[in-house]
Amino acid sequence: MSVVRSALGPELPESLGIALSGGGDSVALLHLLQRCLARAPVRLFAVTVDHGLRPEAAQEAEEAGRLSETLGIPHDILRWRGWDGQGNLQDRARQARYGLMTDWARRRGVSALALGHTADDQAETLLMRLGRSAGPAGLRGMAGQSLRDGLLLLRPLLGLTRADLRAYLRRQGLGWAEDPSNEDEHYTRVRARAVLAELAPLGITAQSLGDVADNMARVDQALGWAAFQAAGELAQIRAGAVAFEARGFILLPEEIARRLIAGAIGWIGGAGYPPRRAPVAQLLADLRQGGAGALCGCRVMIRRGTVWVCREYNAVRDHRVPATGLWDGRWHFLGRAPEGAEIAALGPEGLAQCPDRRASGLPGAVLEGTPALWLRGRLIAAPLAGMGQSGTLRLENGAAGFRAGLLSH
Ligand SMILES: Nc1ncnc2c1ncn2[C@@H]1O[C@H](COP(=O)(O)OP(=O)(O)OP(=O)(O)O)[C@@H](O)[C@H]1O
Repeated sequence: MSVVRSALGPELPESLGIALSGGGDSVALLHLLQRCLARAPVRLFAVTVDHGLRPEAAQEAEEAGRLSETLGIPHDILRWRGWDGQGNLQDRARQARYGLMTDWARRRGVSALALGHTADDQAETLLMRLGRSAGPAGLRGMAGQSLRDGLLLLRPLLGLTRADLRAYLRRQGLGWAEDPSNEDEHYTRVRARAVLAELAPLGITAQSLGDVADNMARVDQALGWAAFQAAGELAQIRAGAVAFEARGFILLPEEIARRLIAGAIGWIGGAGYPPRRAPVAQLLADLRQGGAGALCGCRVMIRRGTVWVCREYNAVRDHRVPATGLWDGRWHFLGRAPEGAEIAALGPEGLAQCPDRRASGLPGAVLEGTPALWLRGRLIAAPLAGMGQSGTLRLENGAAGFRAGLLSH
């Protein structure tokens, strides 16, 4: 029990949600949390998502509810009926589950949600990621604590194996539901489980892979910190683009340079997750030979002693919003705009109408992907290119946002 309590950290939330699938791991989680928080000022709430994918699912959700209520923990069932046969079922069900549970947490006033992932889940995750040639960020595995859409996710069982939990449940005389998909060899996770059992003679176990994940988490955090420091020394935010001083940038260790480029692309493109490792490494290799490239709607290039990562004009060419709107998810126009004016990319056509643009010191390729004010197809202001007096452009989440995104959590 002390493993579970210490995994929750020193500060407990006032209200804690428990994601209860009805399977052995989360039933043990419910029971363990109820016992170790019995005297703590924490209100517990449990939730089960019925995906409607198996005939027994509704009944299992009801049973999970009964168990929860015998322990005095209020329980809700959320139903998902969104499966339309498109895409990967496991993935779609998982996304839907997190979405439903996040909305539920908001309604219930729950700020943290405990999940029943175990040391075995962590080990299987690592094995699967080895198959995808992961680096330290992938091999750090699932975090004990992470934020997702404003909800704190806690995984207090990562230090315990499935076998530990089954033994605990038997000692307590508790029953649980077995999900038949846990035996279905179609799923990579199920195959990873079988392979893990075979690796034991080499000393590769849930425990050793869990230690690897912890080591990698520390490495990843240190690399994130180094990238954060390097950005402080070499990066400037200019017209919403990231400009790195090229001489210093070229001398950086490759992994730090890769993180800076990936971080800049993630920040400018607003995807919410970083681009994949291999294409960024390729881009970097091209850059080192004086080349340029584009990835995830961003351009990367060297111009007169500066490495630029900026919005690619083609990615925003057709994007337009009213002058009062948010352009490209991050730009506001501040000032007077005539009725019917719109924000759209400056583009080559607009740039040709900005005679003073050289004073900005910004390359044309950077300016083309920046916002400007248009009225019925006519350029009326391009503040970043020194054209027009009617207002300024404000970037949401400026330099601090870019640098903070480089730190690994
Ligand atoms: N239907 C569900 N209702 C509520 N919680 C669930 C449900 N399914 C899974 N969970 C929660 O998620 C934990 C992990 O479950 P599982 O390993 O099946 O997830 P997964 O499909 O691998 O996805 P992920 O690991 O990304 O959450 C469970 O222990 C439980 O806390």
